[in-house]
Order: sequence, then structure tokens, then C-alpha cells
Amino acid sequence: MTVPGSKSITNRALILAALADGPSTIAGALRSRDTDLMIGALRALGTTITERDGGTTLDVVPGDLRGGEVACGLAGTVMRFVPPLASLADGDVFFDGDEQAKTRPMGTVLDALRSLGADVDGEGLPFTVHGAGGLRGGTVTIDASGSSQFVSGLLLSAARYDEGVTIHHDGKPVPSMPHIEMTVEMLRAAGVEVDTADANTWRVAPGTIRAIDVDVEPDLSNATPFLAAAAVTGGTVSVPMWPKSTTQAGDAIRGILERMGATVTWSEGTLTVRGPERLTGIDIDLRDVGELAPTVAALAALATTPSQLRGIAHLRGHETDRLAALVTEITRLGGSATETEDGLRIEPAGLHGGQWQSYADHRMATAGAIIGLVVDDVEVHDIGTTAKTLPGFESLWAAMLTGTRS
Ligand SMILES: O=C(O)C1=C[C@@H](OP(=O)(O)O)[C@@H](O)[C@H](O)C1
Ligand SMILES: C=C(OP(=O)(O)O)C(=O)O
Repeated sequence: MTVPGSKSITNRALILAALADGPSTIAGALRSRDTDLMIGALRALGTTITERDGGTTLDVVPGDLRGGEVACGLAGTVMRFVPPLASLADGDVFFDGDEQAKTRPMGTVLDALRSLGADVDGEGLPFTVHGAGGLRGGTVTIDASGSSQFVSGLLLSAARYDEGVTIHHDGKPVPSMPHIEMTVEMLRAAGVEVDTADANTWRVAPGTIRAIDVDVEPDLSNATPFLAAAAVTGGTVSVPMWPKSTTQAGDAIRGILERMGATVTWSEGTLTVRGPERLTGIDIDLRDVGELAPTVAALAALATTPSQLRGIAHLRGHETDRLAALVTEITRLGGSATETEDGLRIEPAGLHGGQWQSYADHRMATAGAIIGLVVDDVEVHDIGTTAKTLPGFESLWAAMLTGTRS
């Protein structure tokens, strides 16, 4: 199964390209609701983005940033990465999004921007950033335990602030650290000086963001439902172009599936998973890779021994409250799932058919699809919501089931 480009890399590359000192090219870009919203946002603020190769190659020419309207949909990367860029615009930037987006945590980013010198109205979507054509920047202390995107968003635009930015995190541990490492790595590739020597501190020196040519890796988190399919059915699934090393959280699926009993091999860039006869449960801290929790929860619901998923309290602020949603849907199918303070406990139980609700959450939808491979008569409601990051999921899934190469 060939999966399209990474959402996280595509949307970071777009922000960096819009702030760069010249034209950039992004090849292998993901085209999906979240990345199209990012493209729309940057165009609205004055960036020229042209498309080639069916839209997967993007030529980005930075322009003078101006005011405009930004639709965030339900995309965390748009609502957290664009406001720091908007504070550099010459004019008001109005942000809005889906109803469900209005409850996603935003205050930390907006308060941080205020303390770095920005004029911002609002605490969450909808809000307005009154861009003044530049920003002072400086030092800010935030609690990033709710989302790594609070840190990534500030870091991505920080080199363009007069004083750069120093972020101190103060609070419970920051989730999704590999995503912050991805941000730092991409900033450094664009010539930005980033200092990460001290724990919970990130320093970006003021300076130029160099134009970049990026080859986007496949989205490894989006590959996980396909690999999980092999694990739950005792079948085999291969994903080509799997990077040897990466900052993508999805790479952690290899170790997770091995621990649950699958055989995982990587050879010449292709990752192959062979499912075991009996899938075992797992006790695991997913704080670094919370994006994988819905896939792992689906696997756990089909495992023969209990599982405990830890370190993912922040999933309550994702597309939906994913802990509550997973418990409700697994329970509806006769499974045994309970919420803990920071995660889920899932025990073996005979599952039966029924409706699986998606809550406008692409990863809830794919979790239901995994369970439906093994349990008869599971109907996933609103499978089209997978278009948030993987349009055409249904046909890829069907191709996998018929053994057709995608
Ligand atoms: O920076 C990014 O691209 C992302 C960071 C993570 O967010 P959280 O730290 O809020 O979990 C991840 O879950 C999300 O899908 C994408
Ligand atoms: C949490 C996710 O998305 P977002 O970028 O909207 O935060 C996700 O894709 O699992």
C-alpha cells in the first residue's frame, strides 16, 4: 500500500516556504482537507502557491504578508501554526473553523503571541490577530502539556521576529516530542539557528529562513491502519518508501506491532507486517506518539490479553475527545474499554456488529475500519471524514482487501 505524503511535513514546509527568502518547491505534498486549508490560508495572506503533478508538487513564492481570512476547519496545524505567521502580516487576520474546532485548546498560543508583542482578540476560535507587519518576539513561558503544536507553531515563525523567540515550557510533560523534533529539523534545514540544549527550552535566533526544496515522506501515521489490518487478520501488508530514519511519530508502529506479536521487517525501504495467530495486548506509554492511539486502541480491542495505553490525556483536546470516543464506540460493540486519568484500559471481550461513530475524526473512522475487518457487520459512520488527512481512504482500503497494489 502506497500512502500519500505526511500532513505534518507538508504543512510545516508550506509555512517555512511562505516565510522564506525566495521560491521553494515541495514535492510529494499531501493533498487533503488539512493541507488544502493550509494552502488556502497562506494564499489568503499573500503567498503564491502553484500546483503541478496533480497537485502533489507545490511551487511556493513568498509575498508581502497581508491581512485576510483564514479557515482552519478542524486542523490543529492550521489553527496553531498560522497565527504566529499572521502576527507578521500587515493587517487584520480573522480565524474561524468548524464548530468542533472551537473547543480545541488555543489560548496558550494566543497568550504567548500577546506576550511576544502581538495584538490578538479572542481566546479560541474565532479570533483575530491584528498584524502590524512585524513582531518584537523575545522570551515566553508556556504550558505546552496540552499540545506540542503550541511550541511548533511559535518556533516555525520565530526567526522572522525582531528578537527571535525563547520558549520555556512549565507544566506536565510535553506530548508528541518527535513532532517538535520534526519542526526543529526542518527549521535547521532552512538555515535557522535553533538551540535545544536545555530541557524544556527552545531558542530560535532571529534571521533568514532560506528557501527550501522538500521531498515529503509518506504519512506514516496514515499507514498504520493498513499495517494494523495485517496484524488483526493474520495477513501481510507492505508499505513502500518507508524512511530509514524519521521524526514522524508513525514510525513507532513497528515496535508496537512487534510487541503485540506481529512480524515486522524493513528491507530496501519497504516495511512489511505479517500478522500473528494471536494478537497480544500491550501496556505502553504513547505520550510521544499519541497520534497512533486510535489505531493502537483498535488493535487492543481485538487482542487476546489486556492493554493499558498511558500518557495520552491530551487526546481529550484532539479532533474530538478521543478517550471518551474510543471508550463509547468500543463499548457499543460489546468491548471492554475504560478511561483512566491519562489513557485507556482495554480488555479482551467478544465484539459484535453495530454502528461505529467517527465524530468528524479521521482516526476514529480508521479505527472502526480496523475492527470491522474482524468483526461482522460493523458499519463505520461518515468514513469520508478520513479526507482530513487521507482522501480516498475507502478505495485504498478496498484495494488492500482485494490484494490490489495501490
Ligand atoms: O505538529 C504536528 O504536526 C502534530 C502534532 C501532534 O499534536 P499534539 O501534540 O497536539 O498531539 C499530532 O498529534 C498531530 O496530529 C500533528
Ligand atoms: C491530532 C491530529 O490532528 P491535528 O493536526 O488536527 O491536531 C491527528 O491528526 O491525529
